[in-house]
Amino acid sequence: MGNLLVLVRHGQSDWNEKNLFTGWRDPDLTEKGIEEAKAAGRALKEAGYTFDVSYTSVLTRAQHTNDLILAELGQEDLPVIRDQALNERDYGDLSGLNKDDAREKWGEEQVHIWRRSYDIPPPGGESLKDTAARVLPYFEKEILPRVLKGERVLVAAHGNSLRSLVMQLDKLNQEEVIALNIATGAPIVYELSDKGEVLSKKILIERDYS
Ligand SMILES: O=C(O)[C@@H](CO)OP(=O)(O)O
Repeated sequence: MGNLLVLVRHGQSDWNEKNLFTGWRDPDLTEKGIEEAKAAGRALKEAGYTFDVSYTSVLTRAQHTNDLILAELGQEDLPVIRDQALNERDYGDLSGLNKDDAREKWGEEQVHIWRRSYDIPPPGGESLKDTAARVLPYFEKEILPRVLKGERVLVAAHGNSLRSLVMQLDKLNQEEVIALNIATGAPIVYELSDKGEVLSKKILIERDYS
């Protein structure tokens, strides 16, 4: 058994349900999102995982998801570290806009480029590359050393902050990352070698991306 790192995107948020660009805005989970987070906790429990520390962002939907997972695991007292470095990509001027309205205004292709390309930022916001430039140094300085010491680490964060991390762990290139989507409330379980290389990866709940 290698070193354990589990990544989970928050459950469905109110703005996911309303189909709005969210970024650094701070909606909470919907009822469905609460159920997804609890199901993620149950799946981890059934698979026999417990944790030594968890990391999350400063946004409510990720913290709430983290709390619900820890409650299912009976680990409410686990140390939780909250840091802005793990926040969702800043969607800039798109924040709060409806994604279908944006497609009508700027076209399907342009909106897809803003949402999934590596280095093209939405107006006034962060590209995935910009997001990676804060997520990866934080991961390497704060999170990975603990994983490599043998601590079992849970990270509850966001679609695009986790895309930047999975891109690095899975060694995806700039073309491959376009097709990478991370589903809500579906734990991604990594086993890492003592050098931080991925030994195995499994996703505990198969859910469609939304
Ligand atoms: O709105 C957002 O902040 C993100 C995640 O919900 O959206 P997208 O999947 O379009 O990057």
